[in-house]
Amino acid sequence: MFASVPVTHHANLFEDRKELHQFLLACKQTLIEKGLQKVVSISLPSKPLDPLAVLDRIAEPEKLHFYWEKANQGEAIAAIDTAAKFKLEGVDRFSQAQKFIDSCLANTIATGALDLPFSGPHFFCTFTFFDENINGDSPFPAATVFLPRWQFSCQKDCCVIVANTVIDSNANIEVIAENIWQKLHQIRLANYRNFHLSNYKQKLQPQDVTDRRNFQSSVVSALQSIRSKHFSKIVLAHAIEVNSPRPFHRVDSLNNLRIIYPDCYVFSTSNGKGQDFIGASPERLIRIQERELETDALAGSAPRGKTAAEDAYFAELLLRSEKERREHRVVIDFIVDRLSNLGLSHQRLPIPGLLQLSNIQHLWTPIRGKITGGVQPLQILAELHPTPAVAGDPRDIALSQIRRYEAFDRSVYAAPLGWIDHRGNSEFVVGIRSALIDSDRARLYAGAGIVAGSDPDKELAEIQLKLQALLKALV
Ligand SMILES: C=C(O[C@@H]1C=C(C(=O)O)C=C[C@H]1O)C(=O)O
Repeated sequence: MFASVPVTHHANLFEDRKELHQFLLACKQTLIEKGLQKVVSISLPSKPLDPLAVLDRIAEPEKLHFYWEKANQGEAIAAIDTAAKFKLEGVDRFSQAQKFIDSCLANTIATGALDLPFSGPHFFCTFTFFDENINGDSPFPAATVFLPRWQFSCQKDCCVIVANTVIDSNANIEVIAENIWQKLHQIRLANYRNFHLSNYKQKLQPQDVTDRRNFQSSVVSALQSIRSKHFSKIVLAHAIEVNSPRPFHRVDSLNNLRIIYPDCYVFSTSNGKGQDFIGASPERLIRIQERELETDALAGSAPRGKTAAEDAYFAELLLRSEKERREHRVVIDFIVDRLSNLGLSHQRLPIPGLLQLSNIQHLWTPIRGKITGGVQPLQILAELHPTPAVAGDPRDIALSQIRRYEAFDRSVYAAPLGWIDHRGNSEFVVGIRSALIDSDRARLYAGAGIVAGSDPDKELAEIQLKLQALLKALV
């Protein structure tokens, strides 16, 4: 499936300065002979480290980073600075991004401990919701893919450092080897921080980006279109903004998110211009591990109860609700249909289960399949995004109506973000329960699925609940 990456074995490259230097020199020599440019990717096991602490110490605002953590699986990755990057505006972005990854891998020499979790070259990807930024006001391009200069990961107790560097016949190996060495030294001194849950002393005062009555009247208007069979489902979003007396602290906010939502994917991605998109998403778009594909239908929501009895009551109502089940069903049918388009077979349980988060619960149907016929991760993403969990049905009509109803740009909200490795393993989530942070300003987004039977007040209440998820973690 993937262009095979040449692999060599060197155990001590991060332990022995001389060996690192010799290895890079040998790489350069082969390149001079062949007149090429190559990425050299070195993976080695590390002492226990906290990737969030490393992000805190070494990420710089004007450089790209990507952070990813699933606390209940003991998994975290921090990707910092770029060895190679690709940005694209406009349509065709998924296939162009996949081409970039394939050609980069075809020019990569991978070495070191390549059999550990998260070892070897990984590409980190951030897409916007729409493939075209019509108003030109999105802080992120339609597609950003990068191979980081540094990658720090842990899966349970197994921690790995990956250093990626570009070498060509003009490369100054002395300087490259010295830089890698210095950075490793810096990280060894700063791989841990005593984090604690922090909260905002002053209560943040959110402002609606657009009047919330607009949201309710959009729901009423959408319900009319649903009645006249123009479409059957649309997901409408609302955004709020908060100003803080001091710049928001990205890493402390992420630490809060990983503590409060251990069963969500906590993420942060930067645009390299000082703006970050952070969140704690419950919605997995794809996971591919050794050609096994998992995707989730997640739609239909209810609050959590304050007592066990109230919680069970809300769960029961959600599971039995014909309207919520219909809203959920649209997502399943869409995903199944799209997987079939790619020739991928699938399995799923006949009735939805529940995904219970700390403040909200959702109807949830995991769908599994097998990757066959050379289908690549971004091909699957191109088929699936956006699902009716964040757009609607039929998709094209829902998308044009979202543009009409929502007076703000979704940018990266509700769009795919995740990673792809050199073996074709991959994981992407949908960027919901999220906020765009720009120094002391944060814009938070949340949406709700509208189908026949939706009540504008209840949909607004659901959105407020979803917005709270992030608001309470921001510091
Ligand atoms: C669109 C969002 O969430 C989506 C909408 C849901 C719903 O309407 O029930 C549930 C989960 C998500 O698929 C969001 O959180 O912003």
